[in-house]
Amino acid sequence: MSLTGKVALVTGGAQGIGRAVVESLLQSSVKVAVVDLNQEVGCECKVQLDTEYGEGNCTFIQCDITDGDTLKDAFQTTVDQFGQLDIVVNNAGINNEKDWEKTIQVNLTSVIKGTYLALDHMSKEHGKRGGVVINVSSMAAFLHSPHQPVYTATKHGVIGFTRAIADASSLADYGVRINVLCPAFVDTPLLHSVENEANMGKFVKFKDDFKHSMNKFGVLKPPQIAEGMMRMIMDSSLNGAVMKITCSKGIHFHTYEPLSA
Ligand SMILES: NC(=O)C1=CN([C@@H]2O[C@H](COP(=O)(O)OP(=O)(O)OC[C@H]3O[C@@H](n4cnc5c(N)ncnc54)[C@H](O)[C@@H]3O)[C@@H](O)[C@H]2O)C=CC1
Ligand SMILES: CCCCCC(=O)/C=C/[C@H]1[C@H](O)CC(=O)[C@@H]1CCCCCCC(=O)O
Repeated sequence: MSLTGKVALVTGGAQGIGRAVVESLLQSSVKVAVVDLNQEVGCECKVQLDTEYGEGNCTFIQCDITDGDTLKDAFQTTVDQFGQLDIVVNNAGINNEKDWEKTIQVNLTSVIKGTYLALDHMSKEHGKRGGVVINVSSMAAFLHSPHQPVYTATKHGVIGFTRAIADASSLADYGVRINVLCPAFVDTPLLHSVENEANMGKFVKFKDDFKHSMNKFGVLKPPQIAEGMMRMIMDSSLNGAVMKITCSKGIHFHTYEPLSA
């Protein structure tokens, strides 16, 4: 897939993994809508990106992705501003075992909504030209964690949903590839949330185990995740693929038994 002239929307794009992905897309001459809850960080990010990549190549849209109408408006604003939509990265996520229902809303429900909105704007079923969606899960979906039961459940859910809708896209010829990316630990503000009772609730007592796990497995940097993301976006053979990124094995793919149904 050539990226020249394409338009992307990245949720949670103002910092961390999303920000690194936004920068990689801009480096490939993609126009990018940065969709994020955090107004202050989003505005700072926009100023820095304009300075680095030139004005008119990105926009910041303040949006709580758990509000369905606001998320729908963010997609429409992107299309109104840049004329089309080709790439959607459902990346925004939180780690909150205390408010675990919010964690489900952000990490799973909003990823589903973001995927369906992407299909509304890109599927051949709606007379559009096709495109690609990448949903962000986690290695927590494979190595379940006693510190994060609900976070872990949401990341399993993202993989199951993505693989199923990818098959639907293929069967019904939507022209949209839908893939999922599973990083191990990454050095972002989210990682520090494991220290906070406000995030972890009663599981905060396991924070030393969590740190031990980080020391054992290592911590990746956001540009390493952006590299995997760009591969998934550009490789037109990938649909329903589950990419893992770890310190020990780098970028690689999970393999499954062939479909039995
Ligand atoms: N950092 C890590 O170790 C890993 C992170 N991940 C996943 O990667 C994704 C990105 O995480 P990080 O960059 O680490 O986190 P981060 O906390 O650094 O960045 C997340 C961004 O999402 C935004 N966001 C949060 N809730 C939102 C909402 N309701 N509406 C709109 N924006 C919202 C935040 O404002 C923030 O800018 C998440 O889905 C996370 O679960 C997966 C594996 C490891
Ligand atoms: C606060 C959010 C942190 C999010 C990081 C994340 O998604 C964590 C996943 C870990 C889970 O809590 C239990 C784990 O073991 C996951 C990380 C595993 C990394 C494995 C690397 C294996 C390898 O190098 O082969």
